[in-house]
Amino acid sequence: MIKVSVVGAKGRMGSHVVEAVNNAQDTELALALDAGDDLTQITPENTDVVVEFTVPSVSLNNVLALIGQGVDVVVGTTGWTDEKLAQVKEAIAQGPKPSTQKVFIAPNFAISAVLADYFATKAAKYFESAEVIELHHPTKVDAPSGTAIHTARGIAEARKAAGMAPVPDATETDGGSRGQVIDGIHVHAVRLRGLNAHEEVLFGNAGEQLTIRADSFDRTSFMPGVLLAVRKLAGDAPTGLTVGLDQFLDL
Ligand SMILES: NC(=O)C1=CN([C@@H]2O[C@H](COP(=O)(O)OP(=O)(O)OC[C@H]3O[C@@H](n4cnc5c(N)ncnc54)[C@H](O)[C@@H]3O)[C@@H](O)[C@H]2O)C=CC1
Ligand SMILES: O=C(O)C1=N[C@H](C(=O)O)C[C@H](O)C1
Repeated sequence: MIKVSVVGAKGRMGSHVVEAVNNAQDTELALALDAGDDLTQITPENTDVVVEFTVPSVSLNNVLALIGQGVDVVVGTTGWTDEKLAQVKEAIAQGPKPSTQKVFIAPNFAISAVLADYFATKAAKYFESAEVIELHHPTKVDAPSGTAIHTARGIAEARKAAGMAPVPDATETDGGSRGQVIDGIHVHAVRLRGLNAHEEVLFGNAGEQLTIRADSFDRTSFMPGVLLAVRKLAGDAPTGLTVGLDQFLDL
């Protein structure tokens, strides 16, 4: 049995993870902690893998603390910048088990979103224009979504590798309507009661459009991906920091 502790266990995602861990045949719940609880309760003796779903403002500190305690971590919380990822790598190098430590961070655990992201990177070099629209529940604290940032960066990288010019855009005045620009790609965020987690990637050429859309209607959609990551970390996942569920899929 893989012993799993959950940090952020009372949250929307954390509570689903607790249920998924309790229901899977090969995992058992060790500790379920939330804000105010002492993370030092989590040790390599009681926990094989920690799953962390909290808030962007605290996740880095939690992950650094857990690395210091010598436990492997699956992170679903958003807000990861290159600087924060560098801090995680440094903490692994300076931590108690630099050669065996595993940390996995995924902006999205839903197969539909991971595939949409992947297909977008493949389509990117064939289209002059590209924009990303993400749509979420109005209780989400961050915008744009971690997934949309990841998608935009992937498209930008593919365009750069293909030597493409910037996306065409004659906008001269913008009061914010054109969204946030991430590596040259415009990203728009919608917050609407009734929605859960959705993303559309729009690609355009003269006379044609490709739309790639992923919809997570329910948080159960994230659980197979979370359990896959837990099993990979308890098994043959590479040591060090790995980012993105695509790394564990045969894409
Ligand atoms: N990677 C993925 O597939 C997904 C990622 N997310 C991300 O996961 C994060 C959490 O989302 P939700 O569960 O909807 O948020 P939420 O607000 O429902 O839950 C966050 C939980 O973290 C707890 N928390 C806050 N500070 C803490 C601390 N210092 N230590 C321990 N627990 C603490 C809160 O009390 C709360 O229970 C967000 O960043 C969200 O964007 C959400 C859905 C899917
Ligand atoms: O807060 C959410 O709900 C979600 N957050 C993640 C993100 O910001 O990309 C993943 C998914 O979109 C749901």
